Amino acid sequence: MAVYTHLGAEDLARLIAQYDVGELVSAKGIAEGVSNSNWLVETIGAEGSGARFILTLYERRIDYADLPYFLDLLDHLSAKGCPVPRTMHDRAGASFRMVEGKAAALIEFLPGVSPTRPTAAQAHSVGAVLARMHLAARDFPLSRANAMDFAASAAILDACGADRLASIHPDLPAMLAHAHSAAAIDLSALPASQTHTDLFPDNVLMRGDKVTGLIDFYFACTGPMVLDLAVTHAAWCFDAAGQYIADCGTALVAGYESIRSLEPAEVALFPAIAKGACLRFVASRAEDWLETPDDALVTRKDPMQFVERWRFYDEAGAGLLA
Ligand SMILES: Nc1ncnc2c1ncn2[C@@H]1O[C@H](COP(=O)(O)OP(=O)(O)OP(=O)(O)O)[C@@H](O)[C@H]1O
Ligand SMILES: N[C@@H](CCO)C(=O)O
Repeated sequence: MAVYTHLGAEDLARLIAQYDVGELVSAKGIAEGVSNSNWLVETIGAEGSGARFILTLYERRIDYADLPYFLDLLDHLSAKGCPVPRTMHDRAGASFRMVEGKAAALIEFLPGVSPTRPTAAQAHSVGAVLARMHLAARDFPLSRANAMDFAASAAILDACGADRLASIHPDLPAMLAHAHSAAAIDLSALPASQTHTDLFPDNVLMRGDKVTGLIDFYFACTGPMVLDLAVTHAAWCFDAAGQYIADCGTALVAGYESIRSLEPAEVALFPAIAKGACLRFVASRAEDWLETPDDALVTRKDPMQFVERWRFYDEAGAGLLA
């Protein structure tokens, strides 16, 4: 379920008429995603050519003051040839409009499907596209702080509290101290750019081994590029049983370094940053777990999955990128 707001046919047609994208033909609610309401919109131009778009109504967790950063970043990256969707601007030039009291954006539809069991070749392509994105974003004029940085993860876990964490799993409270250790890592000297920070396979569209789209930039922020690589590594390189897939990990980093070489400081800090990245998902998943009622329609994501990945990086240490 990811259509929280009902928009009638007339509302949709009125909205689409504000853009120079032709006439509304159909709008179908998209089931995937949990944060926002999304529709696949089809239009037809005066000359009979069809076009497809994603209409997103921002429902929660997004501060509207951040929308210019997210949407302008898509346009910046797309203009530089990165596979990200462009934002359609309305006839007045605005990248988002208010509908039913909520912000709405019309975004280019990109082809492709998200891999469920990524291969090494796909991981290589994603690594290369991530590095291209980092280089293309370095002259982006806006910036945004990471609201889910390591200090925020520690604060979220603190707010959950050891007892409630233990109610999810007895091994979770031990992660509190590790989150505070991660928060103490100094990332300030690492090379920075605009980063995605949530590049899970479900946020990448692919055709075979080719990346056709990076989507869902709503955690994007200014920060260390190696953190983005570490998040992607933790999200892509483990199988359903939690086993590390070494050839995916090697391919992801090799793909990244085919475009941008990691600096020695980034290599040295990679295992510690990967552990911090795991704790970011432990924290958000634990918080969601405690806040989501047992009978909710939304499937809760298991924080322990990222505790197990944290343990992998802890054991692998410096050997991982050697
Ligand atoms: N630009 C796009 N082109 C094609 N399909 C897209 C595009 N953007 C989103 N989608 C489709 O819509 C689905 C939901 O999008 P998205 O993941 O951004 O939703 P969300 O509710 O914001 O996400 P989440 O719950 O992951 O935070 C995606 O899984 C994908 O199938
Ligand atoms: N991709 C995240 C959800 C968004 O933060 C997760 O799998 O926990």
